[in-house]
Amino acid sequence: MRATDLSVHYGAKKAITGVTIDVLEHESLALIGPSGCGKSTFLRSLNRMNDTVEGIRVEGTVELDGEPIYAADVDPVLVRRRVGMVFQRSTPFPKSIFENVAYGLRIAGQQNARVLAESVERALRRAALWDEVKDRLSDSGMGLSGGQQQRLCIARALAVEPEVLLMDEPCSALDPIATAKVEDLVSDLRHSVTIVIVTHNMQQAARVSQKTGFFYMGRLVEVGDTSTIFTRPRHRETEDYITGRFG
Ligand SMILES: Nc1ncnc2c1ncn2[C@@H]1O[C@H](COP(=O)(O)OP(=O)(O)OP(=O)(O)O)[C@@H](O)[C@H]1O
Repeated sequence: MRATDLSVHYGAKKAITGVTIDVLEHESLALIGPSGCGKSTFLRSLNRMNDTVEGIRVEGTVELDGEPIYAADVDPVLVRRRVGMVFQRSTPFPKSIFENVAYGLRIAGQQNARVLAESVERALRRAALWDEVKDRLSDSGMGLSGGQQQRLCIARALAVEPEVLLMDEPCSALDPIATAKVEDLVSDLRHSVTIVIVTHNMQQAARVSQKTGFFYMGRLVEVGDTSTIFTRPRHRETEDYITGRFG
């Protein structure tokens, strides 16, 4: 994906300004920065999740495989199928584990029981949850632990085979063991799906990403190889942030 000179306003308030960044296939990009600097706004601009916010204005372009996703003739529902999203709090539906994962496929019109069963198994395997739930697929998704629920939401996002997966602080409500499982998962998944992950946790960014972008006051200050950003940042603000001087 590529964002070029992207700015987002909420009414009169400018949340991000002139963000230009490339997200490369098979790489995880971590977005870090202090609270309110625009990370989530930028993330939600990558799959038009912001469209429903009243008074929002998006300027600049976002391309997916070279196609502008904000073009007038583009259906945002199809964009969201290609660019999936996982949120801070896991949000399983009050349905069975199976139906939670099958949901997006059914919405897309898939009715074939065998195809659904294969797709659900594949998504649960990719989300490293299959072995824990394979014997209780018809139980409610709400009965899983917090970490399992988050992996269920990841499976649900993966079931429609998105090209990109956006993750907005996916571990912030999880304990350290559940967090480690999701981090391992992100590290594995990037080989098959491009990942953009917002995190407050710099160790997490260092563990799961190949590239890191630092946002500050609505601007992308710098983006580069994760190891470089954390050891030799080019900008003073980045250095101050990663060394804990603010944020
Ligand atoms: N729906 C909205 N309406 C109005 N202003 C908003 C809305 N969402 C975010 N903002 C504002 O836009 C700015 C950027 O917010 P955003 O949530 O993108 O930052 P963030 O870096 O993700 O913060 P955090 O790490 O705390 O989640 C903030 O000043 C915020 O108050």
